Amino acid sequence: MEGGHNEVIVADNFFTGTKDNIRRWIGHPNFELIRHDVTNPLLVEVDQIYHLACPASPIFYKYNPVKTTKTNVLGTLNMLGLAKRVRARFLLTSTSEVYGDPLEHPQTEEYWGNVNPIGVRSCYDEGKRIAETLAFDYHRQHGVEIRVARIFNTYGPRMNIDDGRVVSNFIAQALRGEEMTVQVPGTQTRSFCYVSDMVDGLIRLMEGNDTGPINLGNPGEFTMLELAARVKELVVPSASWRMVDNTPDDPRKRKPDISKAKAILGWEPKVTLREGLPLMAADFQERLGLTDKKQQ
Ligand SMILES: O=c1ccn([C@@H]2O[C@H](COP(=O)(O)OP(=O)(O)O[C@H]3OC[C@@H](O)[C@H](O)[C@H]3O)[C@@H](O)[C@H]2O)c(=O)[nH]1
Repeated sequence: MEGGHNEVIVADNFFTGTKDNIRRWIGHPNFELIRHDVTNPLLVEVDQIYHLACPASPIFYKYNPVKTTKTNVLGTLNMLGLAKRVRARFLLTSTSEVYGDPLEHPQTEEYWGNVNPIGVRSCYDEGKRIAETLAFDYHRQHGVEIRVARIFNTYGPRMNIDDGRVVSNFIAQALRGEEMTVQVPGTQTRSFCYVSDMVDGLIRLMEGNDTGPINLGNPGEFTMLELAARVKELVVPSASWRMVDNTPDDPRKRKPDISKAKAILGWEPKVTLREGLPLMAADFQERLGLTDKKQQ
């Protein structure tokens, strides 16, 4: 298998993912797919666990917040229990959302965050915060080898077209000839990381010697109005946008300090937003069965 691993087992309940994304591996002798929900225990023999389970789009994680918390608490307990039992190395994909609506900018790993514990995003923010706590307690109490990544907004081909996050929304809307929905005020910022850079960062973290937490994100920072303008410029020149209501507790700015990732992992994102948007748009266009709007 790619990445030097002899065998890969994927466990997914397909709440937000789809079998189609892993179609090319189904039937490969070193690949196994299990339909499994991490809130239930899983017994397998493995050396490494990439614990990625949990819806990451605000729309999906707010859809069933109690289940989101269960996934982060019970799911992480189950995976850490497995790591302890079989002495596997455990990597948690935590999130920039642990910084909440940050009062420090850019965010370093030392910043403790500004999170609303009772808001509509708390199932995810606080869920990931307790997942980090569990990882570090299993490390201190039971000697489990852990790695914690704090992932910033990530996008790329094969993303669910109706994921609900901003990059996929804007590209899908522009391609469908709909107005892009810029949530007010539009001046809020995010830093968007291309998927292949993220995967590279996660593998380096897993294979390296540092527990983390380590920020993985692209430090290029954009307002949502700038993002809409980029999609118009690079994907569908005739596209337009309208301002719509926002949701509660939307963080006003976000940008990772990646000096730790650079120093410890030798990692730095390579793909700029200007390069990444057209790559994602090409994939969406194909999957939506649309002709190239630029040619029209
Ligand atoms: O249609 C939309 C959707 C979103 N937005 C705005 O775009 C910004 C980004 O929102 P997204 O829904 O993409 O997701 P967020 O960046 O808020 O959260 C994400 O951040 C870090 C990851 O760990 C998670 O995947 C996810 O929670 C927000 O300010 C939101 O108001 C729009 O303007 N229009």
